[in-house]
Amino acid sequence: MARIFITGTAGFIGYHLAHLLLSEGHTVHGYDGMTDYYDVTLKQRRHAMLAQTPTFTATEAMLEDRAAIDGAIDGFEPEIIVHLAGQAGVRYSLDNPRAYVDANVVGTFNVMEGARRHKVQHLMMASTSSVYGANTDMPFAETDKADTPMTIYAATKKATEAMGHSYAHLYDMPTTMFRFFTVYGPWGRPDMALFKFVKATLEGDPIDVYNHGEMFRDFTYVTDLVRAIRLLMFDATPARPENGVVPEGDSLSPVAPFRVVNIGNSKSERLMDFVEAIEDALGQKTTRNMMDMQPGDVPATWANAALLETLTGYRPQTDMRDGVKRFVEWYRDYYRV
Ligand SMILES: Cc1cn([C@H]2C[C@H](O)[C@@H](COP(=O)(O)OP(=O)(O)O[C@H]3O[C@H](CO)[C@@H](O)[C@H](O)[C@H]3O)O2)c(=O)[nH]c1=O
Repeated sequence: MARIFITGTAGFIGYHLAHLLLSEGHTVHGYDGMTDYYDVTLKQRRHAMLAQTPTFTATEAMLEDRAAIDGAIDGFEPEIIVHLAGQAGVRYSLDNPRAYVDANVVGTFNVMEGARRHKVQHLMMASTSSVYGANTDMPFAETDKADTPMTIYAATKKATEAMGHSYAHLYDMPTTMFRFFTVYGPWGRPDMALFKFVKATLEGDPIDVYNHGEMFRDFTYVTDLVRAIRLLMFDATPARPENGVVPEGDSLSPVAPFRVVNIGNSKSERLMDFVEAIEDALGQKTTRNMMDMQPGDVPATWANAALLETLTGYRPQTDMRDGVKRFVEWYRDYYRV
């Protein structure tokens, strides 16, 4: 059993990952800033659920708070660090760019320093499919260039990939960075489309549909996603390649034990099919407010999941309609509606 330090445990993905690892008997220390970017009660409830397991402890502090993060990491002495906390959200970054630099750049640096001090077996950090930015070759592969971020959010995440690479190279620190693709499911984020659409429809409000519905997303069910992280954690620790020879299709660095891995469903769904799945799950029609494309948004995402499958023998597979149904069941139960 391992000692695993996870940032963002009161967040959507961090909660699910911690839950899975605790259920397997690992010891987890969670670290979360409990920011009010969205409803803090939801975050507190997630932490309260995790606290039911005695091998879970937590620190509530910001990533930029160097004394707090140093104290939490040094006190716990982790073998593995999974860094999921950060300022997420594509659209919020247009009005609040500084939050992204503080949490994602400075915060990630603080986590990397902790990983270096403790010589962790594996540092795993969250990036995003948003780093593919203006790329048009689909599906997106990790070996594609990703140099055209369209928001400061994507730019800060791309920066953390570069930062992670440098420490992996300098300190021989095995590092995996995930590029997540529109993760959804129970306990999901209230700023994301699924939560917003379900809430608005149940409250009799219209939903805002961007780009008149002409959008595509590779929606990834959260249980599949955390399973993929779990498999990468112990069975796919990157090692510096011998003589710098990298296998075909692998994103492994020629000079560092470092790779980026897409975690996506590998299916690009039409936004309007997603809306219809929500209507079917609710048994209710939406009222649609068709809007123009939003600044910084990407029209389509689609993950090439071949590397994930090669490394783990697994690829996400939950059908979007089933996943939406499970979210709606959770939402109705949680909010008693
Ligand atoms: C919030 C909202 C979204 N949309 C559209 C935009 C997208 O085509 C689709 C899904 O939007 P979202 O659920 O916000 O997800 P998306 O824009 O892909 O961004 C998510 O996925 C990204 C990639 O994993 C993450 O880096 C972001 O943190 C996360 O928010 O729905 C609407 O049409 N109306 C809305 O109100």
